[in-house]
Amino acid sequence: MGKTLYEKIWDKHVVHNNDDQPALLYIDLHLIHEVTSPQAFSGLREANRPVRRPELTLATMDHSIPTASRSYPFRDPTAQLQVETLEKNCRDFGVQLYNLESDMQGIVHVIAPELGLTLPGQTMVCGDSHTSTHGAFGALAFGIGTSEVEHVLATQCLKQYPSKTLSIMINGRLPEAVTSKDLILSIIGKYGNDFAAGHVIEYRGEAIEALSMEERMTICNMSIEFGARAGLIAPDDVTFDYVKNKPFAPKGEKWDQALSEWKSLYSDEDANFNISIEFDATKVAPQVTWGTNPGFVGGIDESVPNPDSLSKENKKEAEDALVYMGLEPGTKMEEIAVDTVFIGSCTNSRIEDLREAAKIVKGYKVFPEIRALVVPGSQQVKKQAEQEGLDKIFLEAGFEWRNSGCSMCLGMNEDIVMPGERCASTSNRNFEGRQGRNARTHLVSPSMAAAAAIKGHFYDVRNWDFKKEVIQ
Ligand SMILES: CC(C)[C@H](C(=O)O)[C@@H](O)C(=O)O
Ligand code: SF4
Repeated sequence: MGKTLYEKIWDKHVVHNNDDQPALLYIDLHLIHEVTSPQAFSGLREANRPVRRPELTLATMDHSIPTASRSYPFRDPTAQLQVETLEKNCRDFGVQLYNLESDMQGIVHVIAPELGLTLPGQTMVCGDSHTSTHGAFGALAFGIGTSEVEHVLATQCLKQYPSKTLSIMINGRLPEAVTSKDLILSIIGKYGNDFAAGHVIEYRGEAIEALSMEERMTICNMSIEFGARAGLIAPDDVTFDYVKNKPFAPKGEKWDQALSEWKSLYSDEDANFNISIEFDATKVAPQVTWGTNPGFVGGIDESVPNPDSLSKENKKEAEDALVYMGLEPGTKMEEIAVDTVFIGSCTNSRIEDLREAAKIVKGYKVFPEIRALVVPGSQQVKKQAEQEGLDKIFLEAGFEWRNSGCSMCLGMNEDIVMPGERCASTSNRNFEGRQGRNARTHLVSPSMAAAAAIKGHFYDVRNWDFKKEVIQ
């Protein structure tokens, strides 16, 4: 019988198979950041162990750093301590760190692909759930806990049970102005936010093949919000073109060799998945979440649902969600006004995301009183955007233009949403308090977030007037 893409990568990386015990899996690339690494390094110190393969380990700082001024000391002493600790650990253990002085710094899941470190067929881990992002390249990439971070630092291996597999065949193409963010949100909306628990997803079909790498990363990123362990997309010419000539990608003969290996990375026709589902891309509308999990989502042309219309298991949670969100059933999505707009995070802060948002914003002004932030995913993205003049479009409209970091995606740094405020956010999580205490998060695509910043409320980007001149 044939193998799935997941099984092919798994089999190539198993160092040791133990009956009834987790297998030992070799890890090709270990990414680390300031939040989940300190205890892991302390463990190594106590046991007097070195990092086994420092050259396969890469660190960046992203979660707790400020994105406005980067000068030390930070206002938040805990953030300052985390960053100093990472600096020391990387120095002591010989690990490459992209710190705030480096123009390679950025959100961990944005920098590895842009540097050409994320490669098809690899195993990758990070003490961070959204490591699934890298699955867009056909890499088996998933988040691990801090004790596992220590294990990988010490051995370059990880104990793992194999996961079940879930194939999502996405037929047809996405309509004009509808993005891959809308696609993944509507899939989660249809099946529920824990449907994929325990599974590694493979996204396939015409809609996926038509997506750019940036768009594919958005989908794999949110596999976690669907409950999955990881998400995968088989590499193809789009992938190879993206990787080629990236700084750390294989070059010359090594490239040719890698390419011929990568071309075997797909699920065989007769491979068996534990679950297979199909999804129609042609009917997807721009999405807005209205609740406190990503599955509580609907089209911009819909209204906030009545919890009574939902399944029994969702009813209570939806009722609570509407109280927290300050929303009434029946309110049209387009009537929901926002206070804050955040364009950023490892879901949607890459150059294409910023281009999409800038297209909407061009020639307009941010609606009065709205606080709107654009936070590029990396300093490289920032530089590229500035070369293209996107920063000017945002700044002239009244957006803040920041340095890279996780920023308002999570309430762990200076960029937080105020209590009771409503935020249109391009990030991936909307649970209670995610962006700050009592903050209300609505997950949307970059163009939808940009449109909300201009209009002051959610607005259907399919009807956007791109030509209109500046609104006073
Ligand atoms: C801080 C980190 C452990 C966390 C994660 O693993 O996802 C963060 O990145 C998040 O998005 O909530
Ligand atoms: S941007 Fe958000 S989701 Fe991504 S790693 Fe940072 S905190 Fe986690």
